[in-house]
Amino acid sequence: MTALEGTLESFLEGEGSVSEPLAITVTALAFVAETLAGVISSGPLNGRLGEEVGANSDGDRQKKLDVVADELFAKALAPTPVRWYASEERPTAEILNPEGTLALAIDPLDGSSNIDVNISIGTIFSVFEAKESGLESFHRPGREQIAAGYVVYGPQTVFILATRTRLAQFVLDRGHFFLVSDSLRIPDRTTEFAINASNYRHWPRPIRAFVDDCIAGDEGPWGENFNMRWVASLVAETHRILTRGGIFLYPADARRGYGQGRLRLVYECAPIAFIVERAGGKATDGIDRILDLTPSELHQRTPLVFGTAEKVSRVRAYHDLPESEISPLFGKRGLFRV
Ligand SMILES: O=P(O)(O)OC[C@H]1O[C@](O)(COP(=O)(O)O)[C@@H](O)[C@@H]1O
Ligand SMILES: [Mg+2]
Ligand SMILES: [Mg+2]
Repeated sequence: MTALEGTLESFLEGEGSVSEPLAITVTALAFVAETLAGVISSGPLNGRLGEEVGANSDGDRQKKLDVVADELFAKALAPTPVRWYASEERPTAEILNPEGTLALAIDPLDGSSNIDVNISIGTIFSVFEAKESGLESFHRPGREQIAAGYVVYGPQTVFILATRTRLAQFVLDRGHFFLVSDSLRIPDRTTEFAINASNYRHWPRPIRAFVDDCIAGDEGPWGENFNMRWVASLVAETHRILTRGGIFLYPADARRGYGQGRLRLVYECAPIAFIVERAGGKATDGIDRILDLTPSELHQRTPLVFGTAEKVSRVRAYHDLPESEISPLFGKRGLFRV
């Protein structure tokens, strides 16, 4: 046990921490997270969790665990103050508790391509005060969230909870989530980037130029060597960046259907941005702040760049460079050279 004492329950009860409706909701989310951690850890002993069982309204293939997780969350949240439930796995927002005061958007199972290969996967959630309709409740900028969080089902099951004033990390042990940190801060100086490099040829020029300069290391304009990671689970990348810094990019690209990248604004990018900003980092679509974007569709996608503030600002700077500076033939990034 670390010097920090207490469980998620005692954190939620702590004076002034979170409102009662939010505390009840987070307790239900944690209950399902614990159940899912058990299901996931027994892997094939629970049947083929990565088996394809259909497609969601957005055209993404659904795995068995995507559907199981969505159903467990919807069931556990039904008696809580959650009025509106919006899930990656459902076409529209649905009413759970008509008397409820909250609206919850969720990616029940993030990193689905990793289910069968025993690599970290997770859950991402976002909470707003409910409005009259599902549409009004979720079609609003992410800066209006009252809480957000994620779970990583990995070597440790980790629960991250961000409220307007706090950011806390809990680890599951013997049926309880124990507080292990309440001062997470993304390190300011880091040299690790994460991007799916197989899409290099499809990226816009500013993104290619940024990655070229990371790879050029101490021979490039920034004069610093970089390391690279790609887990293909947004939760795991977020947790690594929260712990040791770095930058994550899922840009728009030229493949069909990727004109706004791959990740969804409401239940992936906005909650991750809320958490990242709470930890002193930045999250943008490459140019603009994620938390200022207003979705016009529940399953809307957006490019996502987040992590150490200075590196995220650097990506923005590449978008402002003149064409001659980012040209693959002539660009020397003379404006940046140290
Ligand atoms: O396979 P790609 O294109 O690298 O995409 C990986 C990304 O897709 C995701 O798996 C999308 O999330 P879902 O698994 O919830 O659909 C992210 O977790 C991850 O960052
Ligand atoms: Mg996801
Ligand atoms: Mg998912």
